[in-house]
Amino acid sequence: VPVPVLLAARGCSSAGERGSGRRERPSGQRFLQVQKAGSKGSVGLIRLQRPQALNALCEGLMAELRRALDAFEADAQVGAIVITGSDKAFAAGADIKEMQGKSFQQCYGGAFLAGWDRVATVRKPTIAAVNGYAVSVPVSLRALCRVPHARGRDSWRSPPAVPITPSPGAGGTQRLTRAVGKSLAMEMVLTGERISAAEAKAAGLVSKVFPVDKLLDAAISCAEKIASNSKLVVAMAKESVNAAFETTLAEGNRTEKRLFYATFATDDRKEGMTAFVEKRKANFTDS
Ligand SMILES: C[C@@H](CO)C(=O)SCCNC(=O)CCNC(=O)[C@H](O)C(C)(C)COP(=O)(O)OP(=O)(O)OC[C@H]1O[C@@H](n2cnc3c(N)ncnc32)[C@H](O)[C@@H]1OP(=O)(O)O
Repeated sequence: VPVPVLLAARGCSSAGERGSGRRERPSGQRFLQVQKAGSKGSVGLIRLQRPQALNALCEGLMAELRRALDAFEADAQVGAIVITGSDKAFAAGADIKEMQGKSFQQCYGGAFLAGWDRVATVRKPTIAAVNGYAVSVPVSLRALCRVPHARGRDSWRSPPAVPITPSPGAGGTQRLTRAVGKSLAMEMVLTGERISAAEAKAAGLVSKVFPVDKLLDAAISCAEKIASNSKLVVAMAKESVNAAFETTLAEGNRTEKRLFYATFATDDRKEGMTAFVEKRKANFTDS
């Protein structure tokens, strides 16, 4: 049973949000639904919920996202995090209405977008369950999550690069709107060029593609599996994988080796190897 997590809220202002439909939820969030999921509550589940603006990433939403990530990072019960969107959109990119009037001075001087990389700096593995539109920045969000899952074996409408607009076949976005919830063959427009789900996967842009109705369960189940391992060692593994992305091959290998040596200082490394040899399930203590 998902357990609601209480966090403070702060806001953005889109037309619909100034009306009664965009009030703060009892949990304190305006733009997110934050819960623990999985049979042991070991998965932090964050759902972007700003439907009036297709989950455009306004500053208030991003502030809530950072707080949710901070809370899950600090929660010893949580071993992995899933970020997803709502039916129609994962997210439609940065909030254009919020950016429209900004000057260079405000952007640069005010450190606009600062803190958006919190998704990348979370030490716990983060999975993006990408449903619906994912335009521009959300694609980066997805990429930063490192374990992107996408919706639809044949209903892929979760774009994997910058900037992307999904388009179901030749019908364009209007047809996509009407197609929400159905399992249709969909295509992406990637900087003007359409790519299929299979191509996106082949290019390494997503790790797995699922039918619409299976996406979230699959992402939670993957997160649960990750969370069942030693949190300490999983964090080291993530650091090592990130180093492989961000540095040269030699440096990535060095980092991986050092971190591997470091696991020998943990109880969980000993327990894991002993359990393997004894052919039993390991009992990790995160120590
Ligand atoms: C920081 C940089 C990095 O590159 C960025 O992220 S720039 C922003 C990139 N994002 C975009 O360019 C996407 C803009 N949105 C669209 O192109 C379309 O909305 C769509 C995703 C293709 C969906 O089209 P559809 O016709 O289905 O829906 P609407 O356009 O009517 O949108 C519904 C509602 O949401 C508002 N909205 C959508 N995207 C944004 C956004 N990025 N920022 C602010 N608001 C957005 C849209 O204005 C509509 O609201 P309404 O005006 O009706 O109150």
